[in-house]
Amino acid sequence: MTIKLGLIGGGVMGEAILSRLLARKIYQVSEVIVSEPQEARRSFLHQRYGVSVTNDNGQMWSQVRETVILAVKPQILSAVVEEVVDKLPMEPSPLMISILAGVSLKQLENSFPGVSIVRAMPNTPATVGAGMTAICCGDHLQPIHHHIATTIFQAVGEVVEVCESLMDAVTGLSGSGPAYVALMIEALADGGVASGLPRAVAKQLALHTVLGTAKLIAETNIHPAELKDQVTSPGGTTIAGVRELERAGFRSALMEAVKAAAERSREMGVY
Ligand SMILES: NC(=O)C1=CN([C@@H]2O[C@H](COP(=O)(O)OP(=O)(O)OC[C@H]3O[C@@H](n4cnc5c(N)ncnc54)[C@H](O)[C@@H]3O)[C@@H](O)[C@H]2O)C=CC1
Ligand SMILES: O=C(O)[C@@H]1CCC=N1
Repeated sequence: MTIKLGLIGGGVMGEAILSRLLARKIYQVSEVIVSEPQEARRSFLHQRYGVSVTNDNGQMWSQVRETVILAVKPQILSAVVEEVVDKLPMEPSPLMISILAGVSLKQLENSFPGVSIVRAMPNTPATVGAGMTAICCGDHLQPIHHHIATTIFQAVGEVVEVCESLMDAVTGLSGSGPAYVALMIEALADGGVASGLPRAVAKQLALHTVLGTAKLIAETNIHPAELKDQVTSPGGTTIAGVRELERAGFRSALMEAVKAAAERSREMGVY
């Protein structure tokens, strides 16, 4: 069968996207090949998902007929380019989707001359189909390429299209955001334990408070400030907690975290 999808880098994000694309039957197992240098990862991905695997990016590139997803660390980009450069351009060239933080469309287009490119920033909730992905499109993209990229990321969650100048901010917010939320869940659970709750109960309460609040805001479209007002009774418990968060600079810390991550994304593009 024709190989339609090639994945360069079968790590955390590569596997997250791969698993959902197969589960949603966007691609058949026999249509996918993963290129990954770690033997242990190759055999894991082959056994778990049944996909073909290789450690040769050049060989993979020459087999793929539709889409290549680039999911290596940004620092590995130049090594990958060296491995595939003499296979470029293939006619018709497969679409390349890069999920590399910080690496611009211009850098990618210079690295892969003649290849149609989409730059995307997904996040780890993609693993469970609850991802948030922003995409931006390179020059010379055809409608079919746009359709392919949208279909791929809709299979792992929601998709928004932005202009490229916003991709670093996207990376700082939704790309890196799962880590901030995970820290918050952990800290809430710790607070529960400090207040006397058993660890397992504290974790369950923390997790479902975050999950439920996000669901409530998403489904009712209520402004977060209005929800906060609904929870805070005059002279009650919640305003005592909110006051402490404000004293510790909670909201400012989150804003600065997003800005610092966005700035780091910007830096990573310059090398
Ligand atoms: N982890 C996250 O939350 C997110 C990561 N990203 C981006 O996704 C990319 C991958 O990140 P992760 O999956 O977290 O990293 P990872 O380290 O889990 O996966 C990268 C994989 O690439 C493989 N690899 C190394 N050299 C290679 C080569 N020459 N050819 C093919 N594969 C090679 C590694 O063995 C590894 O399995 C990064 O560029 C990152 O910026 C984007 C959004 C979210
Ligand atoms: O930390 C990183 O560089 C990657 C990009 C977005 C999430 N993780």
